[in-house]
Amino acid sequence: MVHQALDHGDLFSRRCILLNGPVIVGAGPSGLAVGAGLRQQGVPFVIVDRADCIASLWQNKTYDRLKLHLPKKFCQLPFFPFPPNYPQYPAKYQFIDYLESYAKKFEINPRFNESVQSAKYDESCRLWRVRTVVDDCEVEYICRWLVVATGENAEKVVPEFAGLDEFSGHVMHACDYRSGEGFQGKKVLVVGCGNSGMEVSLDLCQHHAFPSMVVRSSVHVLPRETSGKSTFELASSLMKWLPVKVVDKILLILARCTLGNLEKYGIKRPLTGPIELKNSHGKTPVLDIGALQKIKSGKIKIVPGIKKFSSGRVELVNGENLEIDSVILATGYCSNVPSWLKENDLFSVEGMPRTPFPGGWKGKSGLYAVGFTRRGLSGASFDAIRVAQDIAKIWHQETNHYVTVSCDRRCNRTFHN
Ligand SMILES: Cc1cc2nc3c(=O)[nH]c(=O)nc-3n(C[C@H](O)[C@H](O)[C@H](O)COP(=O)(O)OP(=O)(O)OC[C@H]3O[C@@H](n4cnc5c(N)ncnc54)[C@H](O)[C@@H]3O)c2cc1C
Ligand SMILES: NC(=O)C1=CN([C@@H]2O[C@H](COP(=O)(O)OP(=O)(O)OC[C@H]3O[C@@H](n4cnc5c(N)ncnc54)[C@H](OP(=O)(O)O)[C@@H]3O)[C@@H](O)[C@H]2O)C=CC1
Ligand SMILES: O=C(O)C(=O)Cc1c[nH]c2ccccc12
Repeated sequence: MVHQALDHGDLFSRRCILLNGPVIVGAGPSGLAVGAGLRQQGVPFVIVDRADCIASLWQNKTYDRLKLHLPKKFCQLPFFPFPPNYPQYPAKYQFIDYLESYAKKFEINPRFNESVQSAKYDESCRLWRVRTVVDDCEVEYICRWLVVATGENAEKVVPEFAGLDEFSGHVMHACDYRSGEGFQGKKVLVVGCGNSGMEVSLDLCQHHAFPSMVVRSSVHVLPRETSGKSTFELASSLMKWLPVKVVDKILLILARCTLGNLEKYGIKRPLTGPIELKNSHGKTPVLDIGALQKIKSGKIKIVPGIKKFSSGRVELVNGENLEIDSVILATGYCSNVPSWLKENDLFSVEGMPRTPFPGGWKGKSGLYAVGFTRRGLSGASFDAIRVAQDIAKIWHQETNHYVTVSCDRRCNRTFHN
């Protein structure tokens, strides 16, 4: 049940909404999965998203050729499998279609274009105050539970580079790259060699551009599959029986046998193994879908770190100068939680849970985190099931005693002092 009061007196109207259920921030896969769990258990909720659609990371910030790089069984959300005719690695549009059906099936209707500005626990009334802005209107939700589902990839990382202001060509982040169309014949510097850098470079090759990819430190490259079997699936099976260090050793032997020694192409491996590094630092190994072959054939040139840019060129740390037309920053993403959540118990200053997986999903005072496990969509589903169950349990215990209070400007003042 929702009680709300509208104030038309100010330049910006202000609404105060008291909820008999949680606010979920973010309508990506994590927020939708929590919504589904709550819907099944009859708990009312509100989902807000700053974007104008569900799964905005997938709809608005990814390139056309993107496919899920883990097999579909690791990427489906709880209670609703992918359609049986989906391929092993669904394309982005198929994943988006699936998420749209998911939202429809569980009657999830997020409030779009509504960005959360701040969320703070009010000790005096023991409720969360979640402030959002939608159009010219400020809204304050007052609720018992707050679910953070804004993702590990909420904001693009744009590092500073000396001289980049003087660079005359086009500079974009990988989140704004759609395809290599328009880059034909161009010399493009791709900064970063994670999955984005690799796949953007591959796409540029396929559109007859000339990419150089910056590898400033090291990266694990694994085959996406060996003998028709997914490397990720193999790793997941082995993890049930063996310690992570042993699984990593097996993966590295496998990678060496199938891909060869990559050092001669300028690609060093980190000292820590691929799964251990993913779990501890969130650094995802590259699951190769063809970039490596282009690297081996010289179509993608590997270059070391950047020293500085100047008009039409880049100087690298080894002193080499490259003429370039464009720069694509495949430099990754980060959480935005610290910018709006006034809390420092569950989340670190980097906006990730302080407690490692499988902890980290539950904080104090009705605060929850979903989708910050560094384990992709399967980690998000794991969290979502727990969070929905936990909230539903308390909601059902307490809801009979819940006293709904009519909320207006007076209640605003009462809560604020
Ligand atoms: C290019 C790319 C490919 C990937 N491929 C895979 C894959 O194949 N398999 C896999 O398991 N994982 C993959 N991932 C990891 C990815 O994090 C998950 O797929 C998934 O999108 C995580 O879902 P989420 O809901 O936690 O976060 P997101 O999908 O990022 O959704 C978060 C939502 O929160 C909203 N939001 C953020 N801040 C605010 C705010 N202040 N107020 C209101 N709304 C806000 C955003 O608009 C967004 O819609 C990929 C990531 C990227 C970047
Ligand atoms: N098909 C799929 O499913 C895809 C999945 N993804 C996922 O999206 C997430 C984000 O991936 P991605 O966008 O590749 O980001 P990542 O964080 O994985 O990689 C960022 C890259 O940028 C480099 N970098 C950062 N700053 C600088 C700098 N100043 N100079 C030079 N290099 C720099 C990093 O190098 P260093 O390591 O030295 O810091 C690293 O190589 C990952 O989880 C990934 O798996 C992405 C694309 C496709
Ligand atoms: O693509 C991503 O960002 C993911 O998080 C998926 C993922 C989770 N665990 C992994 C281990 C190896 C490669 C990808 C992943």
